[in-house]
Amino acid sequence: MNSGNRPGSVPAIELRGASKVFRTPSGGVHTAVRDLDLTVGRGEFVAVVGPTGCGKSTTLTLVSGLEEPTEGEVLIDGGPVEGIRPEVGFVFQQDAVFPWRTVLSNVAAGPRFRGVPKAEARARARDWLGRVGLAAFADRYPHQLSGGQRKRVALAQTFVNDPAILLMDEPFSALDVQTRALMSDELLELWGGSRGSRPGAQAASVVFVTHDLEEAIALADKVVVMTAGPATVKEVFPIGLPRPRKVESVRLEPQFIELYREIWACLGEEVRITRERGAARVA
Ligand SMILES: Nc1ncnc2c1ncn2[C@@H]1O[C@H](COP(=O)(O)OP(=O)(O)OP(=O)(O)O)[C@@H](O)[C@H]1O
Repeated sequence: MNSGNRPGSVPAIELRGASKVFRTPSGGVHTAVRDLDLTVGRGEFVAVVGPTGCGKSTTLTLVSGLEEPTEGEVLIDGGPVEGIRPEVGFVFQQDAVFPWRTVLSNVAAGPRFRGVPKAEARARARDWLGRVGLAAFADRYPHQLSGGQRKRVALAQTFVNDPAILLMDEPFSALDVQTRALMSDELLELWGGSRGSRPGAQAASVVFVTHDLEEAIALADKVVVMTAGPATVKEVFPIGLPRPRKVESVRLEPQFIELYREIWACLGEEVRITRERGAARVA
């Protein structure tokens, strides 16, 4: 699946020495991300883990084009990111649905905004609703769905636009444990089949932010561990587990357990630093 970074090939996403400094309401400055180097190969699935508040979402915001780096470079396909690009898809923790529209209309909305004629947009939406197991729910409204079903709508809404790049910020964290495992499997299947109609078709290049190290290892080709804030890359762990994977069985494999132990040793230290800082602030 993953072509990684073949010599001479341009990575899908690259951050070079990227820093982001925010002005705070009290007139001070806050460095959320500092001197960050990160490469995502074409068709590669990268999971980013780090302590709470370290700057993971800010990193995604830089890649999305919603924010510009204060220093350094953020490149997509070798060119600087300037604003939001149509080939980038997002899935967040919160649902991004129009509550007054049916499920079908919600999924068709992306292609419609991109100028696809109505009949074709609806046909594509039906196809993706079928792939996420919601064909029978096309005429429902979002409030008539369960949390897991709404998340499937979010995936259909994203994949229907055939994204070359997929940015996911804790997309499954609001779900119960079992639904979460199911959704991870479904995501891997959709991603594997997401080659769409793009030229040189390949699976989407994914950056997946999560607090859950098991989820990160089960899904990704590589896991990036961030430091306590301001975020920079502490270490990158390649995940050589064979694909296709099923999250509930892969996590029982000895190789998985060894990776978990190794990555947790690296991440746990940053979590401890973050906790101690919090305690020092309270004291
Ligand atoms: N627009 C902003 N203005 C000022 N500070 C900000 C802004 N956005 C984020 N920050 C700060 O930057 C730091 C990093 O935030 P960010 O949301 O990127 O962390 P995170 O790692 O995604 O957190 P979590 O794991 O809790 O979701 C935090 O201290 C946050 O308060």
